[in-house]
Amino acid sequence: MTMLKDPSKKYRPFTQIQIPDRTWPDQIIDKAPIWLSTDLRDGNQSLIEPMDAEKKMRFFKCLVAVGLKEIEVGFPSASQTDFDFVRELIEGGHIPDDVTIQVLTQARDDLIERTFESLKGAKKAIVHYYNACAPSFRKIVFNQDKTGVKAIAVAAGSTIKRLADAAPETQWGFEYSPEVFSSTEIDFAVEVCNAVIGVFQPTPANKLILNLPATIECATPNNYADQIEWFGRHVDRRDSVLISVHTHNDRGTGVAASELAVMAGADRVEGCLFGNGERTGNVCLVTLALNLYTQGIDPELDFSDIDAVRKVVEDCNQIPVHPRHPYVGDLVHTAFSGSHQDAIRKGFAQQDPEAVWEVPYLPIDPADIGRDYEAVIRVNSQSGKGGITFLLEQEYGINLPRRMQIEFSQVVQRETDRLGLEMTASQIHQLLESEYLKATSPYELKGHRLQEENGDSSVELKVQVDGQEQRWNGSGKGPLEALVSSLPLSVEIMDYHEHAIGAGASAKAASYIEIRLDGQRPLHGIGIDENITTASFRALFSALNRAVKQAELKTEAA
Ligand SMILES: CC(=O)SCCNC(=O)CCNC(=O)[C@H](O)C(C)(C)COP(=O)(O)OP(=O)(O)OC[C@H]1O[C@@H](n2cnc3c(N)ncnc32)[C@H](O)[C@@H]1OP(=O)(O)O
Ligand SMILES: CC(C)C(=O)C(=O)O
Ligand SMILES: [Mg+2]
Repeated sequence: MTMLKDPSKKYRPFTQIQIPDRTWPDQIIDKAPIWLSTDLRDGNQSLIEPMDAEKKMRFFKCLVAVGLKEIEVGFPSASQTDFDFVRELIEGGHIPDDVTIQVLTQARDDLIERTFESLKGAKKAIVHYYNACAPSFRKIVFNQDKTGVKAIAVAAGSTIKRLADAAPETQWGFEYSPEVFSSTEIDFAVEVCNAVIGVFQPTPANKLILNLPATIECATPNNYADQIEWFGRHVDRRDSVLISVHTHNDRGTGVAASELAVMAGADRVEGCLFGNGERTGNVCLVTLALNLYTQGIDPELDFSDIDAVRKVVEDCNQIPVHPRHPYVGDLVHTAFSGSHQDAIRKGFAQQDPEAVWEVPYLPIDPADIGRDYEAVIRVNSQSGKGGITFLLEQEYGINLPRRMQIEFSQVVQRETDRLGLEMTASQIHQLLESEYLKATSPYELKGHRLQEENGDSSVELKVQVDGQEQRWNGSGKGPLEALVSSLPLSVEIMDYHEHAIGAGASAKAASYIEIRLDGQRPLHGIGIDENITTASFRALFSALNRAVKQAELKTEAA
């Protein structure tokens, strides 16, 4: 094979249709479309190992629980597994009255007959048939001209109509797909569909579904929307037809294509949960539904326990959901980066549970889809004080004062840089302990006696210094001043905060002190204790020991 000089010349651009008075860009989606899940058909046909009967049933029940009312359950003429599954659904009474099953067949009489056999006794069913209409498929697959390809659609439609008329105990619905619609000349697609309408004679009360697939996504989504709007304007008996869209994701814009198509007049959307399907997948129904939800529109599908749905889908498809998949991925509600964490923490603090959701960087409240807030903030070397503060608040009830947040975040930053790894809330807490709460050298406070009289305090401290116990005494206006006066070093208190951790009998006090030792850079200390005075004394010793260590390091470095 000789290589082209410019390999991109191997491909041709998509031909746009002319529709200068298009109206879809101004439309707003204000209600859910009719949804059809094709997980058990288009999804299933793309799996390395198609589902067995048990998996199909588990998936079917999950789809029913989510609220799908139309479910394509298989291609019964393709395999015994699919045929038997349809029989089991019908004979086992597994189809709720408000759910309609749909099955797919090629436009071939033998396959259509087998399809009808599989549906015997169904209360309701949609028979979906297809044949490709695009130029390359006419030439390559069918070796037929337009007339020939249209005749395939009409002949198969007639067979379907005849077999349905012969089984009036079932309430039939019909769906026709001009496969590869988006690559088909638009006037020819309409011509074929109008011929199919001629066969089924739909009415407003008994509509025909015309499903217009982007079988292989081939252009930007605005082109698909143009095609859908054009089709809706030119198809016969628009009031007796449901326009359905079925997008694949070859260019990565399946969701956008479906949404713009609904703006352009589509009534119905076919897709798969979490975007399984041929090649890059069918459009993801979960994303579409939750996109509506986050616009304040009821999607009429229930993803309030999204992880339970995901588990069923992953087990049945044997394909993991990507950690960045919209709404459901493991990482999609997680912020690692500092400025995001800061905004999220402030957002949570200000969010009123009854008000419109406004937490920055979180397009959905994770709780609405059954997620907790645990994973919302995770800390690594990209994180700042906001995230660290959030985790200590959420997990340990520790509210670091602002200047201390800045100081401690530098400690955490050094550690995450050193490790090159994420730090959990527990690891951050351990670091806080080792850096502040266990800063007991060279001066370890072993006990104190405090006396207070008319606003004057005097204190006697038992302090261990280099293994030797010493007694220090001091007095002043209040316990802290008394303590400072007892110290053998010159210490200035810059800032002080305290708060309770927990409530009731088990509540503790947390104290934070910022000191300056002998004119050095100020440093913080923390003390936690049942007794508020003890907590503040511990905080001062924590700060003092850290400051002494800092001074030693400075001297060594000099
Ligand atoms: C875009 C989509 O997802 S379409 C759905 C695709 N899904 C599947 O194919 C899964 C199930 N399919 C199968 O198991 C098999 O293809 C079967 C059982 C349906 C048919 O198998 P086979 O009879 O062996 O035929 P095969 O699959 O090779 O199809 C090729 C023949 O069908 C014809 N054909 C293909 N699609 C269609 C169609 N929609 N309508 C009519 N004829 C068609 C081809 O022109 C070809 O005919 P030829 O043999 O005269 O050249
Ligand atoms: C059978 C049709 C609807 C299909 O799956 C497609 O064209 O992608
Ligand atoms: Mg498909």
